[in-house]
Amino acid sequence: MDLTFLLSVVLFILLSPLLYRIYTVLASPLHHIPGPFLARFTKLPYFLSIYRGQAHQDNIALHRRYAPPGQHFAPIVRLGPNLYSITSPDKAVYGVASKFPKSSWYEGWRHPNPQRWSLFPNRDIARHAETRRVFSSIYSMSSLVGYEGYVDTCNGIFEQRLRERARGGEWIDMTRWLQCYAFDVIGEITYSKRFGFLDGGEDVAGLIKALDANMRYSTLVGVYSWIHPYLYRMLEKMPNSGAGGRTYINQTIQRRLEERKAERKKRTVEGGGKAKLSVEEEGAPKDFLDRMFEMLEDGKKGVIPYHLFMLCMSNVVAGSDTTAVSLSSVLYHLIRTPRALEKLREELNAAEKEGEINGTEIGFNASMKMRYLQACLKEGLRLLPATGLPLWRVVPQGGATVCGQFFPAGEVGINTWVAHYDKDIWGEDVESYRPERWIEAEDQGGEKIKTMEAYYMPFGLGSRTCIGRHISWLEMSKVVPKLVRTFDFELERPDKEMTTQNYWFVKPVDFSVKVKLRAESIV
Ligand code: HEM
Repeated sequence: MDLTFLLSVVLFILLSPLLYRIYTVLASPLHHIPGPFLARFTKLPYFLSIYRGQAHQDNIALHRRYAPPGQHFAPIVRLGPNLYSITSPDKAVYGVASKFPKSSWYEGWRHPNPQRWSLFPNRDIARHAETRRVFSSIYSMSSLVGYEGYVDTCNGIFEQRLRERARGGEWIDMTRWLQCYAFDVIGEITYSKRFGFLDGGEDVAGLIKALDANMRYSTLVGVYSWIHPYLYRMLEKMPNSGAGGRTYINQTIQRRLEERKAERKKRTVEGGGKAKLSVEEEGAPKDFLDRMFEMLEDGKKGVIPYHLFMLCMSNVVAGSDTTAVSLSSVLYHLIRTPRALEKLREELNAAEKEGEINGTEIGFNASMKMRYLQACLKEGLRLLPATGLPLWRVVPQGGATVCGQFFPAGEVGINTWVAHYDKDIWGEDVESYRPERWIEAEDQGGEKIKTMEAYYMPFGLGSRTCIGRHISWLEMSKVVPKLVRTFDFELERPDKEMTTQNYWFVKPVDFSVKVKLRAESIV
């Protein structure tokens, strides 16, 4: 056989995967969707953007770069061969009856053992709905009344620690303190026991470090999720790795759970076999685990022991950093916007005159009635939403129309940062902290507020919306008034925008302040 012919055949065979890739790109009915050239062939640019911790900013920049003339954002951009970032929270994708399951990116968030599933990364629509239905009551607004005392306990300790820092006059990392606060509140609500972070503002036993490592691992490995089961098994015994971090968190949660089981058993013995009544008889409030134990012992609700571990774990992993990030944003923006801070203090002073606030303590019900406070919180979570990647969902079999475009297959997702920075929705002052925008739109009524609410998604959307959102709102509504009434804050770098790093949770990295006691708080 002619050597040239033979070489041509070998070359063709070697190059055929690439040629096939080029063919599929050109023949794709979605080839007109804009995006970086490389993203047509590989997810690598997306992976690198996540790796750099700036995927939220990159995502916004792409929608701006490919915007059609006269528009601020391109409605759809490509982040990978089958990954499409959208700007509109389409009901088909995110509505309560959505048929779009979560994508394989979420695999990185679960243990490779299928028995050890959890709510957040659950990709099975039916199983997720069933589990969520069983437990929604313990996260509901009506359960919050029972959790308020736990928040008060931590608020008192937090205030004390900040008073000490005010006396010392040093610069403190406010995000770290808010993290300590949020972890301890979740510990109190879940097990009636703080983790102890607020004792000295330190990462007791390295739990935050382990969680950070796990966040980074899960966020990145999810992009190439097929590798996760192999990589996880290799890394899980290495203490400083992301998988090792997860193992460590699992063990900490398990230990806490065992302690509580032993306590409950003791109470049952002391109460002559009536554990269910013992907590209430002693007049103590019911924490999250008490409620879970009752459901387990009830036997009728399909609750199994694994559920207790799974939800305790979810509370700590999903409920601490997210609240800390959100609190950081609210406080940072209030400090940078003295007019808003002043207005908030005026509202709080007025509430005190009406007897709604006792010193610096504010009841949750009263706080929910304060329009300006609520607007300050909402605006803080708009400008710095705690999660910073598209909420990826898989186009169901047979394809579907999303944002006016038919997708035969692939994955679509909206990034909360993209939704919150769309000038067409929020106006030219999209980047300003302006709590008034919420009050004005509410008073105006009609389409404006409906559109704002539809695009406001710090807690996600539809059936997969955050189950713990009321708990975090309880914390924020109570601690923000306390902080701004007790302290003044000075930013270390007032002329510099706060920077953030995004490994799914978008964390501020340089929120350094000095706290000072306000004149009326010096006691
Ligand atoms: C300000 C604080 C919080 C923010 C910004 C936040 C944000 C979110 C977001 C965006 C999602 C949906 C993610 C997706 O669709 O992929 C979510 C889900 C979830 N969050 Fe939160 N969260 C917060 C607080 C909490 C708290 C306090 C808890 C628990 C006590 C919690 C537990 C969960 C769980 C278990 C899920 C999964 C729900 C499901 O798939 O059914 N979160 N959160």
